[in-house]
Amino acid sequence: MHNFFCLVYKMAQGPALVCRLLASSVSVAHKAGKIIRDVMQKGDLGIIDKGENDLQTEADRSAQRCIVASFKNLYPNVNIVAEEVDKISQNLDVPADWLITDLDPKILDLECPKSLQGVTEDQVTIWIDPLDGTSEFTKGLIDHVTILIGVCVNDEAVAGVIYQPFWQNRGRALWGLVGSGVGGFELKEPPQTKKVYVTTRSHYDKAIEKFIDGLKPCEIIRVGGAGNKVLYILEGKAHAYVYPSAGCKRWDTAAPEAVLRAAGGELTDVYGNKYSYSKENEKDPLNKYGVFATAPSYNHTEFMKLISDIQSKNEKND
Ligand SMILES: Nc1ncnc2c1ncn2[C@@H]1O[C@H](COP(=O)(O)O)[C@@H](OP(=O)(O)O)[C@H]1O
Ligand SMILES: [Mg+2]
Ligand SMILES: [Mg+2]
Ligand SMILES: [Mg+2]
Repeated sequence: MHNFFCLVYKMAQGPALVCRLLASSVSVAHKAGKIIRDVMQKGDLGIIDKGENDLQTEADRSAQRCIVASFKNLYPNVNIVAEEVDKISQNLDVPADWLITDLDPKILDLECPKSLQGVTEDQVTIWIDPLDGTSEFTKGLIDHVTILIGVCVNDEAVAGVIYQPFWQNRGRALWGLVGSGVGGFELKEPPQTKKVYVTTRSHYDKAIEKFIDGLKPCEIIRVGGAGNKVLYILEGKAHAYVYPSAGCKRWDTAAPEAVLRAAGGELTDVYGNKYSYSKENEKDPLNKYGVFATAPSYNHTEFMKLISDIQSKNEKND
């Protein structure tokens, strides 16, 4: 009887906030993906270098405006942190059809894990990377590009969407909800016969090369984007994502971490510690101690021990 009243109460309340946020993320990502494809098709990318090897394009700016305006409209009390901080990207006066109010029905149907059912807007921070893999985007390597929307509760990344705008020319959303599962793609295990590591394409240097060589992989794949590299793990093309350098920010890892963790994998810094995704990190969003992510079947603790041994060896030799 008690369960019956719980069910009636839940139905009266509607889907939990975290599920609504994930459903919005999927719907908004579809629109932002269309905006990115349109910019590419027009061909005028409007490239700006924000620093050193840190590009931004019209697609980054417009996709962010669409995503942030849509979330602010539907969830006014949720904290939102997005990568682009210039005036144009922050202009939320967007065309009416950029304000997405749809909620993906498949996600709304999910059973929200018990621990997330009572979450309120003030506990949530959404970390947004409107276009991950900008360097590759400007070079026409469009398969590397993703849109990342990570839903975080207090410190933790609990749900996320990795959206590939150029997948089969129409785009697809890969999502995860920790404690519930993943969807939008087929989760695959990496090969058992050889170790494959995936790392940066555009921020590679001698120190990273030396570090990865120390891991003695059978194969190193260099591709753009944090979202794309986590997809390599999720689709069984790599055992781990290794980035032993500062450079990625919380918006690069929030969504990938949530999707990977929902699948049973792990993403941490070089010491095996989780990054915090609370809104306080907006002031200093840098993932200072690198990014290390592992496939569900690859023991993260053991991998981090291997990493620690390599670091000690490198320090001794320096
Ligand atoms: N040294 C660095 N300087 C600036 N950004 C860096 C960086 N290293 C990683 N990043 C950011 O982390 C993301 C993944 O990088 P990479 O492809 O090199 O692995 C990219 O996100 P954006 O494309 O959204 O800017 C990139 O800008
Ligand atoms: Mg960028
Ligand atoms: Mg990025
Ligand atoms: Mg970006």
